[in-house]
Amino acid sequence: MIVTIDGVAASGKSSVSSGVARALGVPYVSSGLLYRAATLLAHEAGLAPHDPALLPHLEAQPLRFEPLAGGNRLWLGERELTADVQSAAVDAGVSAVAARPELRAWVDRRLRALTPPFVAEGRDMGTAVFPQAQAKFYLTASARVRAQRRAAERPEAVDEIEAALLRRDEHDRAQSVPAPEAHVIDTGPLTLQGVIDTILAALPQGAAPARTS
Ligand SMILES: Nc1ncnc2c1ncn2[C@@H]1O[C@H](COP(=O)(O)OP(=O)(O)OP(=O)(O)O)[C@@H](O)[C@H]1O
Ligand SMILES: Nc1ccn([C@@H]2O[C@H](COP(=O)(O)O)[C@@H](O)[C@H]2O)c(=O)n1
Repeated sequence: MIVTIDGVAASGKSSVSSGVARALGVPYVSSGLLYRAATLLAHEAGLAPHDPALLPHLEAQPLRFEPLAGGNRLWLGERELTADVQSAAVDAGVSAVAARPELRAWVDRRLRALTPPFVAEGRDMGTAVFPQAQAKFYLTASARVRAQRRAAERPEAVDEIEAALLRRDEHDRAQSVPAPEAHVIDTGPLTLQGVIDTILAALPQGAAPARTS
């Protein structure tokens, strides 16, 4: 079973996917983390996203991706990259990396090599990468709400975060479209648990955990 949870930046994809995955007892897979890893490694090597040397550079790296229900972790050999890829600098550069077809193919190959069941989150999980998924969701919320939530976990001011989110939404627009059959959920008026419960209630028979009441 594959469940896809796509959506705009900071709409709650990782937190919601983790909650749904834990309820189902399966891992969740953050595709954005792989784009973030490519961005960090490109910056550290001084390579622009369009540099033909970038793909061979990425393929030569000992990058390890650990998709678990409680959180996804990234390693470069013994060095953990998980926190390093969640920076404003990576946020600002990641869309240019994600716009390169050869780098999208690099991410997609790694994702399709994973063995289901899992919950996959990102922008194009339900459309391009796992069109065969049994259930598809797409999360939205206003830029203001998303910026306020993010401000609770980052040092930047809300206005600055909101402007950066809007820029990233615009750059990611091409690959961030809900599948026609996706359930679109506005997370603005919902708590995190409310979004998780909405998704669990919409899963097809057999995919959802047994209800106790
Ligand atoms: N429905 C909700 N109610 C309140 N807070 C929420 C809700 N959904 C997510 N959050 C909070 O919003 C913040 C952003 O969520 P999260 O990191 O899961 O989003 P994301 O879509 O994965 O972000 P990104 O696109 O940057 O990877 C987190 O602090 C999370 O706890
Ligand atoms: N399926 C995806 C996932 C992500 N991206 C790009 O990566 C950036 C970071 O993703 P987060 O989920 O961590 O916000 C995102 O802004 C996209 O540029 C993508 O293209 N496709």
